[in-house]
Amino acid sequence: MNRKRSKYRPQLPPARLAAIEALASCLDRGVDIQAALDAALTPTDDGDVPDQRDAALATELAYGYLRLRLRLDYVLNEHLKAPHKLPRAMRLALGVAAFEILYLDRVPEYASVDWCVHHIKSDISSRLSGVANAVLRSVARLGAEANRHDYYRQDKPDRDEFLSRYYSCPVWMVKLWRKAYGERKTVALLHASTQAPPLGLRFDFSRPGAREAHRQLLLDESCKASTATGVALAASTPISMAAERDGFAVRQSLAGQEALLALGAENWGRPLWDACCGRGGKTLLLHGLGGGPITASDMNAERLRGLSALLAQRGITEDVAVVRARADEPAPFQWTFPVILLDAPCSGLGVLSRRPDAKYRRTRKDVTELAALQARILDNAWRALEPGGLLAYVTCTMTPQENEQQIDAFVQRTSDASIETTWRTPEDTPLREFFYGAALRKA
Ligand SMILES: C[S@@+](CC[C@H](N)C(=O)[O-])C[C@H]1O[C@@H](n2cnc3c(N)ncnc32)[C@H](O)[C@@H]1O
Repeated sequence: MNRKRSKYRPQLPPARLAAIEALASCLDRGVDIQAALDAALTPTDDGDVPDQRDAALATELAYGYLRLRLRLDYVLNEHLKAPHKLPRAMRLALGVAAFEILYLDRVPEYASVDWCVHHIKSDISSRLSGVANAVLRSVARLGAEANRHDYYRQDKPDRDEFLSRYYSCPVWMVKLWRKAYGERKTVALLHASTQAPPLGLRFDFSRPGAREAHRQLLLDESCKASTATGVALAASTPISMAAERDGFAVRQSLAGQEALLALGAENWGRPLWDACCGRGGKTLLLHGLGGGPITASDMNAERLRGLSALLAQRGITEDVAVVRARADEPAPFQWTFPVILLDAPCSGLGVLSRRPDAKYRRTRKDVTELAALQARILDNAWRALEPGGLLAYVTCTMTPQENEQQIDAFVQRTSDASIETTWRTPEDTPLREFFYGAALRKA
Protein backbone atom coordinates (compact mmCIF):
# COMPACT_ATOMS: atom_id res chain seq x y z
CA MET A 1 0.00 0.00 0.00
CA ASN A 2 1.29 3.47 -0.82
CA ARG A 3 1.61 6.05 1.92
CA LYS A 4 0.25 9.58 1.91
CA ARG A 5 2.90 12.19 1.47
CA SER A 6 2.70 14.69 4.32
CA LYS A 7 2.21 18.32 3.23
CA TYR A 8 5.34 19.26 5.09
CA ARG A 9 8.43 17.82 3.42
CA PRO A 10 11.77 18.44 5.16
CA GLN A 11 14.58 19.74 2.95
CA LEU A 12 16.55 16.51 2.84
CA PRO A 13 17.91 14.20 0.15
CA PRO A 14 15.80 10.98 -0.08
CA ALA A 15 18.12 8.56 1.79
CA ARG A 16 18.65 10.98 4.71
CA LEU A 17 14.93 11.77 4.79
CA ALA A 18 14.01 8.07 5.01
CA ALA A 19 16.70 7.36 7.64
CA ILE A 20 15.68 10.32 9.82
CA GLU A 21 11.95 9.59 9.50
CA ALA A 22 12.55 5.94 10.43
CA LEU A 23 14.84 6.81 13.36
CA ALA A 24 12.38 9.35 14.74
CA SER A 25 9.56 6.84 14.57
CA CYS A 26 11.75 4.16 16.19
CA LEU A 27 13.23 6.30 18.98
CA ASP A 28 10.24 8.57 19.72
CA ARG A 29 7.33 6.22 19.08
CA GLY A 30 8.86 2.81 19.81
CA VAL A 31 8.40 1.38 16.29
CA ASP A 32 10.75 -1.49 15.43
CA ILE A 33 13.52 -0.05 13.23
CA GLN A 34 12.94 -2.45 10.33
CA ALA A 35 9.20 -1.72 10.30
CA ALA A 36 9.95 2.02 10.52
CA LEU A 37 12.37 1.81 7.59
CA ASP A 38 9.92 -0.25 5.54
CA ALA A 39 7.31 2.46 6.11
CA ALA A 40 9.73 5.29 5.31
CA LEU A 41 10.78 3.55 2.10
CA THR A 42 7.23 2.82 0.87
CA PRO A 43 6.36 4.77 -2.29
CA THR A 44 4.18 7.83 -1.62
CA ASP A 45 0.75 8.38 -3.21
CA ASP A 46 2.20 10.78 -5.72
CA GLY A 47 4.55 8.12 -7.01
CA ASP A 48 7.78 9.05 -5.21
CA VAL A 49 9.74 5.77 -5.09
CA PRO A 50 13.07 5.79 -3.25
CA ASP A 51 15.55 4.09 -5.60
CA GLN A 52 17.60 1.06 -4.54
CA ARG A 53 20.72 3.06 -3.77
CA ASP A 54 18.78 5.46 -1.56
CA ALA A 55 17.11 2.54 0.22
CA ALA A 56 20.50 0.89 0.85
CA LEU A 57 22.02 4.13 2.17
CA ALA A 58 18.98 4.85 4.37
CA THR A 59 19.27 1.35 5.88
CA GLU A 60 23.00 1.71 6.47
CA LEU A 61 22.52 5.11 8.12
CA ALA A 62 19.64 4.04 10.36
CA TYR A 63 21.28 0.82 11.59
CA GLY A 64 24.75 2.35 11.78
CA TYR A 65 23.52 5.31 13.81
CA LEU A 66 21.63 3.03 16.24
CA ARG A 67 24.66 0.78 16.71
CA LEU A 68 26.80 3.77 17.75
CA ARG A 69 24.26 6.26 19.06
CA LEU A 70 25.70 6.75 22.57
CA ARG A 71 29.23 7.12 21.21
CA LEU A 72 28.04 9.73 18.71
CA ASP A 73 26.08 11.56 21.45
CA TYR A 74 29.23 11.74 23.52
CA VAL A 75 31.26 13.15 20.60
CA LEU A 76 28.59 15.77 19.84
CA ASN A 77 28.15 16.73 23.50
CA GLU A 78 31.89 17.42 23.70
CA HIS A 79 31.42 20.11 21.05
CA LEU A 80 28.15 21.68 22.18
CA LYS A 81 27.63 24.17 25.00
CA ALA A 82 24.12 23.11 26.02
CA PRO A 83 23.36 19.93 24.06
CA HIS A 84 20.15 19.12 25.94
CA LYS A 85 18.61 22.49 25.09
CA LEU A 86 18.72 21.74 21.38
CA PRO A 87 15.55 20.50 19.62
CA ARG A 88 15.38 16.69 19.47
CA ALA A 89 15.12 16.75 15.68
CA MET A 90 18.36 18.72 15.48
CA ARG A 91 20.22 16.31 17.75
CA LEU A 92 19.06 13.40 15.59
CA ALA A 93 20.12 15.09 12.34
CA LEU A 94 23.52 15.97 13.85
CA GLY A 95 23.94 12.37 15.03
CA VAL A 96 23.23 10.92 11.58
CA ALA A 97 25.55 13.45 9.90
CA ALA A 98 28.29 12.73 12.49
CA PHE A 99 27.90 8.99 11.77
CA GLU A 100 28.42 9.67 8.06
CA ILE A 101 31.46 11.86 8.69
CA LEU A 102 33.17 9.41 11.04
CA TYR A 103 32.16 6.04 9.60
CA LEU A 104 31.09 6.30 5.96
CA ASP A 105 34.25 6.75 3.90
CA ARG A 106 32.43 6.95 0.59
CA VAL A 107 30.44 10.10 1.50
CA PRO A 108 32.60 13.27 1.32
CA GLU A 109 32.57 15.22 4.60
CA TYR A 110 31.37 18.42 2.94
CA ALA A 111 28.30 16.58 1.58
CA SER A 112 27.31 15.43 5.09
CA VAL A 113 27.83 18.89 6.58
CA ASP A 114 25.92 20.42 3.70
CA TRP A 115 22.67 18.41 3.88
CA CYS A 116 22.55 18.62 7.66
CA VAL A 117 23.16 22.38 7.92
CA HIS A 118 20.68 23.05 5.12
CA HIS A 119 18.03 20.89 6.80
CA ILE A 120 18.52 22.57 10.19
CA LYS A 121 18.36 26.01 8.58
CA SER A 122 15.20 25.37 6.56
CA ASP A 123 13.28 22.94 8.76
CA ILE A 124 14.37 23.40 12.37
CA SER A 125 15.85 26.82 13.18
CA SER A 126 17.83 29.14 10.93
CA ARG A 127 19.38 30.58 14.12
CA LEU A 128 20.96 27.19 14.94
CA SER A 129 22.43 26.44 11.52
CA GLY A 130 25.72 28.15 12.46
CA VAL A 131 26.02 25.92 15.54
CA ALA A 132 25.41 22.85 13.38
CA ASN A 133 28.05 23.93 10.88
CA ALA A 134 30.68 24.55 13.59
CA VAL A 135 29.98 21.28 15.42
CA LEU A 136 30.11 19.10 12.31
CA ARG A 137 33.35 20.72 11.16
CA SER A 138 34.89 19.96 14.58
CA VAL A 139 33.66 16.36 14.35
CA ALA A 140 35.29 16.07 10.91
CA ARG A 141 38.59 17.35 12.36
CA LEU A 142 38.45 14.65 15.05
CA GLY A 143 38.82 11.87 12.47
CA ALA A 144 40.42 8.69 13.88
CA GLU A 145 40.57 10.23 17.38
CA ALA A 146 36.85 9.39 17.63
CA ASN A 147 37.75 5.68 17.73
CA ARG A 148 40.40 5.95 20.43
CA HIS A 149 39.49 4.70 23.90
CA ASP A 150 41.22 7.65 25.57
CA TYR A 151 38.92 10.14 23.92
CA TYR A 152 36.05 8.67 25.99
CA ARG A 153 38.07 8.67 29.22
CA GLN A 154 38.96 12.35 29.45
CA ASP A 155 36.77 12.96 32.50
CA LYS A 156 37.95 9.68 34.11
CA PRO A 157 34.61 7.80 34.03
CA ASP A 158 34.39 4.45 35.83
CA ARG A 159 34.80 1.30 33.74
CA ASP A 160 31.05 0.72 33.25
CA GLU A 161 30.48 4.28 32.07
CA PHE A 162 33.45 4.14 29.70
CA LEU A 163 32.32 0.84 28.14
CA SER A 164 28.78 2.20 27.83
CA ARG A 165 29.98 5.30 25.96
CA TYR A 166 32.50 3.61 23.76
CA TYR A 167 30.41 0.59 22.78
CA SER A 168 27.15 2.48 22.87
CA CYS A 169 25.28 0.19 25.24
CA PRO A 170 23.21 1.29 28.27
CA VAL A 171 25.14 1.10 31.56
CA TRP A 172 22.72 -1.46 33.04
CA MET A 173 23.59 -3.96 30.26
CA VAL A 174 27.32 -3.39 30.75
CA LYS A 175 26.99 -3.98 34.51
CA LEU A 176 24.86 -7.10 34.00
CA TRP A 177 27.34 -8.64 31.53
CA ARG A 178 30.46 -7.77 33.53
CA LYS A 179 28.97 -9.35 36.64
CA ALA A 180 27.67 -12.43 34.83
CA TYR A 181 30.37 -13.15 32.27
CA GLY A 182 33.50 -11.19 33.21
CA GLU A 183 35.54 -8.64 31.31
CA ARG A 184 36.63 -10.56 28.21
CA LYS A 185 33.24 -11.86 27.22
CA THR A 186 31.59 -8.51 27.98
CA VAL A 187 33.95 -6.72 25.60
CA ALA A 188 33.32 -9.41 22.96
CA LEU A 189 29.54 -8.94 23.30
CA LEU A 190 29.83 -5.16 23.26
CA HIS A 191 32.16 -5.10 20.29
CA ALA A 192 29.90 -7.45 18.29
CA SER A 193 26.91 -5.20 19.00
CA THR A 194 28.59 -2.24 17.26
CA GLN A 195 29.14 -4.16 13.99
CA ALA A 196 26.76 -5.28 11.25
CA PRO A 197 26.18 -9.05 11.37
CA PRO A 198 27.09 -11.18 8.35
CA LEU A 199 24.33 -12.24 5.99
CA GLY A 200 22.94 -15.56 7.24
CA LEU A 201 21.32 -17.90 4.71
CA ARG A 202 19.49 -21.17 5.23
CA PHE A 203 19.14 -23.52 2.29
CA ASP A 204 16.08 -25.45 1.23
CA PHE A 205 17.66 -28.67 0.02
CA SER A 206 14.35 -29.97 -1.32
CA ARG A 207 14.96 -27.60 -4.26
CA PRO A 208 17.14 -28.97 -7.01
CA GLY A 209 20.15 -26.66 -7.26
CA ALA A 210 20.21 -25.68 -3.56
CA ARG A 211 23.02 -28.16 -2.70
CA GLU A 212 25.18 -26.86 -5.49
CA ALA A 213 24.63 -23.23 -4.44
CA HIS A 214 25.49 -24.14 -0.80
CA ARG A 215 28.65 -25.95 -1.93
CA GLN A 216 29.75 -23.02 -4.08
CA LEU A 217 29.17 -20.50 -1.30
CA LEU A 218 31.20 -22.60 1.15
CA LEU A 219 34.17 -22.01 -1.15
CA ASP A 220 33.46 -18.31 -1.69
CA GLU A 221 35.88 -15.89 -0.07
CA SER A 222 32.99 -13.97 1.50
CA CYS A 223 31.96 -17.08 3.50
CA LYS A 224 32.70 -16.44 7.20
CA ALA A 225 31.13 -19.57 8.68
CA SER A 226 28.84 -22.43 7.71
CA THR A 227 26.70 -25.27 9.01
CA ALA A 228 25.09 -28.27 7.32
CA THR A 229 22.06 -26.06 6.72
CA GLY A 230 23.47 -22.64 5.87
CA VAL A 231 26.24 -20.08 5.47
CA ALA A 232 27.17 -16.64 6.79
CA LEU A 233 28.57 -14.26 4.20
CA ALA A 234 30.41 -10.97 4.64
CA ALA A 235 28.14 -9.59 1.91
CA SER A 236 25.78 -10.78 -0.83
CA THR A 237 27.48 -12.34 -3.84
CA PRO A 238 26.06 -13.06 -7.31
CA ILE A 239 25.60 -16.72 -6.26
CA SER A 240 23.82 -15.85 -3.01
CA MET A 241 21.55 -13.36 -4.80
CA ALA A 242 20.64 -15.99 -7.39
CA ALA A 243 20.06 -18.56 -4.62
CA GLU A 244 17.65 -16.18 -2.85
CA ARG A 245 15.92 -15.24 -6.08
CA ASP A 246 15.42 -18.89 -7.09
CA GLY A 247 14.13 -19.89 -3.65
CA PHE A 248 17.12 -22.14 -2.81
CA ALA A 249 18.00 -20.02 0.21
CA VAL A 250 16.31 -17.64 2.63
CA ARG A 251 17.76 -15.18 5.11
CA GLN A 252 18.17 -16.63 8.58
CA SER A 253 20.77 -16.03 11.28
CA LEU A 254 23.47 -18.71 11.08
CA ALA A 255 24.04 -18.44 14.86
CA GLY A 256 20.42 -19.54 15.36
CA GLN A 257 20.85 -22.48 12.97
CA GLU A 258 24.08 -23.41 14.74
CA ALA A 259 22.31 -23.47 18.13
CA LEU A 260 19.61 -25.91 16.92
CA LEU A 261 22.20 -28.20 15.30
CA ALA A 262 24.34 -28.11 18.48
CA LEU A 263 21.31 -29.40 20.39
CA GLY A 264 21.08 -32.36 17.98
CA ALA A 265 18.20 -31.13 15.78
CA GLU A 266 19.30 -33.42 12.93
CA ASN A 267 18.30 -36.44 15.06
CA TRP A 268 15.11 -35.20 16.69
CA GLY A 269 12.12 -37.49 16.26
CA ARG A 270 8.62 -36.57 15.19
CA PRO A 271 5.88 -35.52 15.79
CA LEU A 272 7.41 -32.25 16.98
CA TRP A 273 5.76 -29.23 18.60
CA ASP A 274 7.37 -25.86 17.82
CA ALA A 275 5.57 -23.91 20.52
CA CYS A 276 6.88 -20.37 19.79
CA CYS A 277 7.20 -20.67 16.04
CA GLY A 278 6.81 -16.99 15.07
CA ARG A 279 7.12 -16.67 11.29
CA GLY A 280 8.54 -20.18 11.25
CA GLY A 281 12.25 -19.72 10.49
CA LYS A 282 13.12 -22.66 12.75
CA THR A 283 9.98 -24.62 11.79
CA LEU A 284 11.14 -24.66 8.19
CA LEU A 285 14.70 -25.52 9.16
CA LEU A 286 13.37 -28.51 11.14
CA HIS A 287 11.07 -29.49 8.31
CA GLY A 288 14.07 -29.43 5.99
CA LEU A 289 16.06 -31.64 8.36
CA GLY A 290 13.49 -34.29 9.17
CA GLY A 291 10.11 -33.48 7.61
CA GLY A 292 6.90 -33.62 9.66
CA PRO A 293 4.59 -33.97 11.31
CA ILE A 294 5.22 -30.63 13.02
CA THR A 295 2.71 -28.60 14.97
CA ALA A 296 3.73 -24.95 14.83
CA SER A 297 2.06 -22.56 17.25
CA ASP A 298 2.48 -19.00 18.45
CA MET A 299 0.27 -16.40 20.11
CA ASN A 300 0.89 -13.82 17.37
CA ALA A 301 -1.69 -14.14 14.58
CA GLU A 302 0.22 -11.95 12.13
CA ARG A 303 3.36 -14.06 12.43
CA LEU A 304 1.30 -17.21 11.93
CA ARG A 305 -0.20 -15.72 8.76
CA GLY A 306 3.36 -15.14 7.55
CA LEU A 307 4.23 -18.77 8.27
CA SER A 308 1.09 -20.10 6.54
CA ALA A 309 1.93 -18.01 3.47
CA LEU A 310 5.48 -19.37 3.43
CA LEU A 311 4.28 -22.96 3.76
CA ALA A 312 1.83 -22.47 0.89
CA GLN A 313 4.55 -20.88 -1.24
CA ARG A 314 6.85 -23.85 -0.58
CA GLY A 315 4.10 -26.37 -1.29
CA ILE A 316 4.17 -27.73 2.29
CA THR A 317 0.50 -28.46 2.80
CA GLU A 318 0.34 -31.77 4.66
CA ASP A 319 2.78 -32.16 7.48
CA VAL A 320 2.95 -28.78 9.23
CA ALA A 321 -0.14 -27.77 11.22
CA VAL A 322 -0.32 -24.09 12.16
CA VAL A 323 -2.21 -23.36 15.37
CA ARG A 324 -2.73 -20.15 17.31
CA ALA A 325 -2.03 -20.88 20.95
CA ARG A 326 -0.28 -19.48 23.97
CA ALA A 327 2.56 -21.61 25.24
CA ASP A 328 2.23 -20.39 28.82
CA GLU A 329 -1.25 -21.82 29.14
CA PRO A 330 -2.30 -25.49 29.01
CA ALA A 331 -1.65 -26.85 25.50
CA PRO A 332 -4.75 -27.11 23.30
CA PHE A 333 -3.90 -30.76 22.42
CA GLN A 334 -5.13 -34.02 23.96
CA TRP A 335 -1.88 -35.78 23.11
CA THR A 336 1.79 -35.51 24.04
CA PHE A 337 4.88 -35.03 21.82
CA PRO A 338 8.26 -36.81 21.82
CA VAL A 339 10.03 -33.53 20.90
CA ILE A 340 9.20 -29.92 21.74
CA LEU A 341 11.09 -26.81 20.67
CA LEU A 342 10.77 -23.64 22.75
CA ASP A 343 12.40 -20.82 20.80
CA ALA A 344 11.40 -18.64 23.69
CA PRO A 345 10.43 -14.96 23.71
CA CYS A 346 13.47 -13.26 25.24
CA SER A 347 15.19 -9.90 25.71
CA GLY A 348 17.24 -10.37 22.51
CA LEU A 349 20.50 -9.04 24.01
CA GLY A 350 22.49 -11.59 22.00
CA VAL A 351 21.39 -10.16 18.65
CA LEU A 352 21.90 -6.41 19.15
CA SER A 353 24.02 -6.23 16.01
CA ARG A 354 20.90 -7.17 14.01
CA ARG A 355 18.38 -5.31 16.19
CA PRO A 356 20.31 -2.35 17.63
CA ASP A 357 17.11 -0.50 18.59
CA ALA A 358 16.59 -3.09 21.35
CA LYS A 359 19.52 -1.48 23.22
CA TYR A 360 17.46 1.63 23.86
CA ARG A 361 14.13 -0.08 24.41
CA ARG A 362 14.93 -2.96 26.72
CA THR A 363 15.10 -2.51 30.48
CA ARG A 364 16.28 -4.63 33.39
CA LYS A 365 12.60 -5.10 34.32
CA ASP A 366 11.95 -6.67 30.90
CA VAL A 367 14.57 -9.32 31.64
CA THR A 368 12.85 -10.25 34.91
CA GLU A 369 9.39 -10.29 33.31
CA LEU A 370 10.55 -12.35 30.33
CA ALA A 371 12.31 -14.82 32.63
CA ALA A 372 9.02 -15.31 34.50
CA LEU A 373 7.15 -15.87 31.20
CA GLN A 374 9.80 -18.35 30.02
CA ALA A 375 9.47 -20.28 33.31
CA ARG A 376 5.68 -20.57 32.78
CA ILE A 377 6.21 -21.67 29.16
CA LEU A 378 8.72 -24.32 30.25
CA ASP A 379 6.39 -25.71 32.94
CA ASN A 380 3.45 -25.86 30.54
CA ALA A 381 5.30 -27.38 27.62
CA TRP A 382 6.80 -30.02 29.91
CA ARG A 383 3.30 -31.39 30.59
CA ALA A 384 2.85 -31.93 26.85
CA LEU A 385 6.16 -33.86 26.54
CA GLU A 386 5.94 -37.64 26.58
CA PRO A 387 8.11 -39.69 28.97
CA GLY A 388 11.59 -40.12 27.50
CA GLY A 389 10.94 -37.07 25.29
CA LEU A 390 13.24 -34.15 24.56
CA LEU A 391 12.55 -30.45 25.07
CA ALA A 392 14.90 -27.97 23.41
CA TYR A 393 14.98 -24.48 24.91
CA VAL A 394 16.61 -21.72 22.86
CA THR A 395 17.07 -17.96 23.34
CA CYS A 396 18.86 -15.25 21.39
CA THR A 397 19.84 -13.40 24.53
CA MET A 398 22.76 -13.14 26.90
CA THR A 399 21.41 -12.91 30.45
CA PRO A 400 21.89 -15.70 33.03
CA GLN A 401 18.30 -15.17 34.27
CA GLU A 402 16.89 -16.21 30.88
CA ASN A 403 19.55 -18.84 30.16
CA GLU A 404 21.62 -20.85 32.64
CA GLN A 405 19.69 -19.80 35.76
CA GLN A 406 16.38 -20.42 34.01
CA ILE A 407 17.33 -23.97 33.08
CA ASP A 408 18.96 -24.76 36.46
CA ALA A 409 15.84 -23.55 38.28
CA PHE A 410 13.61 -25.61 35.98
CA VAL A 411 15.59 -28.81 36.55
CA GLN A 412 15.57 -28.17 40.31
CA ARG A 413 11.78 -27.87 40.48
CA THR A 414 11.04 -30.64 37.93
CA SER A 415 11.92 -34.05 39.32
CA ASP A 416 11.73 -35.90 35.97
CA ALA A 417 13.90 -33.39 34.03
CA SER A 418 17.62 -33.61 33.34
CA ILE A 419 19.95 -31.55 31.20
CA GLU A 420 21.31 -33.49 28.23
CA THR A 421 23.26 -30.76 26.38
CA THR A 422 23.76 -27.04 26.60
CA TRP A 423 25.06 -24.64 23.97
CA ARG A 424 26.38 -21.10 24.02
CA THR A 425 27.64 -19.36 20.90
CA PRO A 426 31.41 -19.04 21.50
CA GLU A 427 32.58 -15.52 22.33
CA ASP A 428 35.04 -15.45 19.40
CA THR A 429 32.31 -16.22 16.86
CA PRO A 430 32.57 -14.33 13.56
CA LEU A 431 28.74 -14.23 13.51
CA ARG A 432 28.30 -11.26 15.91
CA GLU A 433 25.21 -12.95 17.33
CA PHE A 434 24.90 -15.06 20.47
CA PHE A 435 22.41 -17.80 21.20
CA TYR A 436 21.88 -20.07 24.20
CA GLY A 437 20.29 -23.50 24.12
CA ALA A 438 19.59 -26.45 26.39
CA ALA A 439 18.26 -29.90 25.54
CA LEU A 440 16.26 -31.38 28.45
CA ARG A 441 15.29 -35.05 28.73
CA LYS A 442 12.15 -36.31 30.50
CA ALA A 443 12.73 -39.44 32.57
C1 LIG B 1 12.19 -15.87 19.38
S1 LIG B 1 10.66 -15.59 18.70
C2 LIG B 1 10.41 -17.02 17.72
C3 LIG B 1 11.12 -17.02 16.41
C4 LIG B 1 10.77 -18.20 15.52
N1 LIG B 1 10.88 -19.45 16.21
C5 LIG B 1 11.61 -18.23 14.26
O1 LIG B 1 12.52 -19.06 14.15
O2 LIG B 1 11.34 -17.43 13.37
C6 LIG B 1 9.58 -15.88 20.02
C7 LIG B 1 8.14 -16.02 19.65
O3 LIG B 1 7.40 -16.27 20.84
C8 LIG B 1 6.11 -15.75 20.65
N2 LIG B 1 5.48 -15.65 21.97
C9 LIG B 1 5.65 -14.72 22.91
N3 LIG B 1 4.94 -15.03 24.00
C10 LIG B 1 4.31 -16.19 23.74
C11 LIG B 1 3.41 -17.02 24.46
N4 LIG B 1 3.02 -16.72 25.70
N5 LIG B 1 2.96 -18.14 23.85
C12 LIG B 1 3.33 -18.46 22.60
N6 LIG B 1 4.15 -17.71 21.87
C13 LIG B 1 4.65 -16.59 22.44
C14 LIG B 1 6.33 -14.45 19.93
O4 LIG B 1 5.16 -14.09 19.22
C15 LIG B 1 7.50 -14.81 19.01
O5 LIG B 1 7.04 -15.16 17.74
